[in-house]
Amino acid sequence: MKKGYRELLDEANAEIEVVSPEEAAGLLDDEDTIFVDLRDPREVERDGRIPGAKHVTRGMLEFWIDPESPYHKPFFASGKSFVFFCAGGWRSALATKTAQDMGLSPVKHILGGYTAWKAAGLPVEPGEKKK
Ligand SMILES: O=S(=O)([O-])[S-]
Repeated sequence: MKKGYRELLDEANAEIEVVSPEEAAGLLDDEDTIFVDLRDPREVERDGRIPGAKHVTRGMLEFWIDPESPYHKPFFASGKSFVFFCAGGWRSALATKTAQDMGLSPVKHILGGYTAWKAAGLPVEPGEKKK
């Protein structure tokens, strides 16, 4: 392996901002902060979600961020702050690094992800079943 996941994570974590679940929770009601959930739809359905978080599959992330892309989502051009999370903090570390490299700012991610958020007793709601 030329570069393994550990190295990718170390490189990302050296360059991105990380917040604890508790710190992130303090931003939940902030109108200028958008929470971005990078988990797969089935994880959201099964495990629930952080209220108000936008769900963005990691596979579409770059295409939703870039205004030049046909898949661009305007909330990524809102000028707001972003808090990324996944289940455990790995996917969100890589995604935060990518988003930051693309110029999305400010963006940070939650240490330990949704698992740590839930374990800390922070607000969750049931995941919606896709119709
Ligand atoms: O990417 S992960 O930390 O949710 S396994």
